[in-house]
Amino acid sequence: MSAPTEPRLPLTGVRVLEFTHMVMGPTCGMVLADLGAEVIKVEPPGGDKTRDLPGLGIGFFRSFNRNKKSVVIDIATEEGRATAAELAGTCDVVLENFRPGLMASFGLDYATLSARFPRLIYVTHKGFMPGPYENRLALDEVVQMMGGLSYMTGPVGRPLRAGTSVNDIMGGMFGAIGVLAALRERDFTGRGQEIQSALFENCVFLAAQHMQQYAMTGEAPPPMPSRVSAWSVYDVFTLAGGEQLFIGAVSDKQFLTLCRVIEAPELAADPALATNALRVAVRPELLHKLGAILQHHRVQDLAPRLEAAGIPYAPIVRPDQLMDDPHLQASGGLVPMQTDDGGTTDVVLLPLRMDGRRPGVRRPLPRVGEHTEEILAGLARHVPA
Ligand SMILES: CC(C)(COP(=O)(O)OP(=O)(O)OC[C@H]1O[C@@H](n2cnc3c(N)ncnc32)[C@H](O)[C@@H]1OP(=O)(O)O)[C@@H](O)C(=O)NCCC(=O)NCCSC(=O)C(=O)O
Repeated sequence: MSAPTEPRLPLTGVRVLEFTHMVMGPTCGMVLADLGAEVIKVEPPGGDKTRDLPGLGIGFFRSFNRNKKSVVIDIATEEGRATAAELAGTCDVVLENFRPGLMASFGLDYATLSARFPRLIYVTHKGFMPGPYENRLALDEVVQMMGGLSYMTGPVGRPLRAGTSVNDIMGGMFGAIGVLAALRERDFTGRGQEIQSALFENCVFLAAQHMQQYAMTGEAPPPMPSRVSAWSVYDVFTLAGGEQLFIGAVSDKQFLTLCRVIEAPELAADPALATNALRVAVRPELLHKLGAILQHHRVQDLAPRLEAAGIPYAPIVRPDQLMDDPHLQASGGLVPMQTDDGGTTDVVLLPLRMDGRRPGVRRPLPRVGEHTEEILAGLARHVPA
């Protein structure tokens, strides 16, 4: 709960029970927790396996489970399932992201719980929404391949996944958006509802602009890097010493400004480059000319001049470098959190400011079952005699 001196958070008083692992379900719970909900994560005896993932998964638990409480309930037993169902009855929202059918086999699905607790809002996070693929298991990578994204990320012949689990994270966000809408709706109807969020549908939503491009032109959009950008200058250039810089000059004014900054008056004066449409038509030649000029500029000199002139630009930054990013440090987006082993780590907050404040970290990352006693003792008060 918030310390008494902190302002009230928007979801204070909303109680959430989550049966989740990996990324998608936990993200949904964390968004709600950060916004003030009391989020109770149900873990199996021994804890969520996500706590011990190696490699790329090592940061999952810490990244997506802050501000939650942890209870251990073994839902593989009848007694555990009965306790979990009673606990659900004390909550406004239940979240889950296990394989299709698992929660129904435990009698912890929406149909079963809503018959007892009609005000319950219940979010399922799956690979696919109802339809021909609904029983398939899915990982983020699976739907990036099936959902048009890996093809577009290219290059030709070598589909690549995006650098993070975009569909998992977006799936959790859309789950949370569904919860907010359903809470509002419940104020009027008195009833909860089932929210279904799915990886594949998320990915297709991300690919929608490319599908629309096809619908309007009749041509299949080619993958990066050969795809024709909407803008003529929108690329990564190699500067002096091999350093790379992204430069995007999307308006005619920005193109002329860029020509001035890099001292290329002949490009600014060329009538064949006078509009974005003309420049896009000769993009490869234009990029070649710009590249030949830019290779003589140094990033450290050019970047401040681009900034002063109002040209969007970006160095290519690695995640480890972000830990020291001065903007991130100063804007309060990276804050310390006490970890479940008693240490401290810096975590990234929700990309959201509300009334000038970033929803922050209010409690240490929970140890496995840290709140079992507290929560189940509270449950006894709720269970009718
Ligand atoms: C991701 C999965 C394919 C992972 O499969 P699995 O690891 O085999 O998990 P499953 O969901 O099949 O099963 C979970 C098991 O945990 C057990 N379980 C879970 N909670 C409990 C508790 N509290 N008590 C006892 N047992 C428990 C449950 O009974 C199951 O046991 P058994 O029955 O004995 O097995 C699937 O969970 C899934 O389809 N989820 C929905 C889509 C999703 O979230 N995908 C994103 C994944 S992450 C990702 O994409 C990425 O990182 O990239």
